[in-house]
Amino acid sequence: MRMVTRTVDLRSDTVTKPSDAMRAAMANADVDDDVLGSDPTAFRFEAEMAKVMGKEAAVFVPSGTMGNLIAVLVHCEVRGSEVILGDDSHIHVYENGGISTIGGVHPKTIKNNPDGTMDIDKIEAAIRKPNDSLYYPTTRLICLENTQANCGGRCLSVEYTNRVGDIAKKHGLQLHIDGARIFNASAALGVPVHKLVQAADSVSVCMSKGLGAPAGSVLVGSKSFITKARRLRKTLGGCMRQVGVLCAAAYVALKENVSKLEDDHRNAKMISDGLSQIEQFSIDTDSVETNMIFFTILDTSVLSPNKLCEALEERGVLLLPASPTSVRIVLHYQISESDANFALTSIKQAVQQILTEASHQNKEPNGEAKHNC
Ligand SMILES: Cc1ncc(COP(=O)(O)O)c(C=O)c1O
Ligand SMILES: C[C@@H](O)[C@H](N)C(=O)O
Repeated sequence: MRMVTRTVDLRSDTVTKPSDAMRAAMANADVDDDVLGSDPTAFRFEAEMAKVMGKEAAVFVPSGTMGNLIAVLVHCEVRGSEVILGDDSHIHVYENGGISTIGGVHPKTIKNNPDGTMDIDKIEAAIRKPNDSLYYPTTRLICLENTQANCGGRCLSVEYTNRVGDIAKKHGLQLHIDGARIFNASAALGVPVHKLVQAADSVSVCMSKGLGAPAGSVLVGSKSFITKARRLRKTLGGCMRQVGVLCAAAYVALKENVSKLEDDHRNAKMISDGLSQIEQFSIDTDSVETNMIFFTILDTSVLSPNKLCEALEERGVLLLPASPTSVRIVLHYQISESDANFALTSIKQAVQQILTEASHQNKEPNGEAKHNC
């Protein structure tokens, strides 16, 4: 068993620890009961986020999952509603089916393309109207995800988003964006976040991912939307009393970490270029646009995602399998360039270790190749 003297955690951008500045802000936050009235720090942070995102109002929520759930439930408040969303979207795959189990909303999935988009003609063809057959639910919402995590942190362009927004308007639908990593998309595309989400009626923004806050997300939208969202947040148990403690950290994250996202993207590119040199892996380096990398282990290899992740954990590098044949790497601002280089070197060493062990297992004690009779 190796002595681990250094840990590089690439499991997700949700693993960051609060910075000293965040901890100081939390300790000194001006707080009050946000249920009985308004926590002053939450009030200030929500106003700032609404301004940054170009929307009328904002509400702080405990998680991105709750932000998405509230958005869908507000937009689809009529029974028999249907939402069009990606078959590989976080809302559909990783949120326990909450829109259905809690909100009674029916999901209509459209296949996510490798670039994170859904074909616009397929979106339009999937829309079901109130006067359609009695058999059908009624479409009331389209959900996009930017960046699209399971497609590799791919960015949706402002042009694509606006085209989907036009379709929504044409058919009297609302548009929600799961913007867990919208700031990553903004940094990668060089487009201000308010422009990226201009067509959206609501956006859920994670402060706890690449921006590095310890917890929380922000839902932004119109004043009437946020009024309904606040009430649903209470219904779901998401109201928090002196929530300014969390908003203070999120405020520091907003002010200090947006500019660091490009470093994460650069580190991701560097690692993906290095992985492309490893013959047991298959990776599309052009698809690495932000802080996420997915690579496939060739089925001809003796390697497996679990074996590789276990060997790397012994070296202090933490990754997560993404599927039975692929592995995911996520960069964040607490991974330095040196950490990224250490991780890449460790991956190469772990691959070599597994290959060497496999070849020894296939050899007789005298070094002759074993014959599987
Ligand atoms: C794209 C995306 N949306 C939403 C979420 C949910 O955020 P949370 O973990 O805060 O519930 C995540 C990850 O957690 C995510 O990757
Ligand atoms: C798994 C998912 O919920 C989380 N947002 C992540 O990307 O790590």
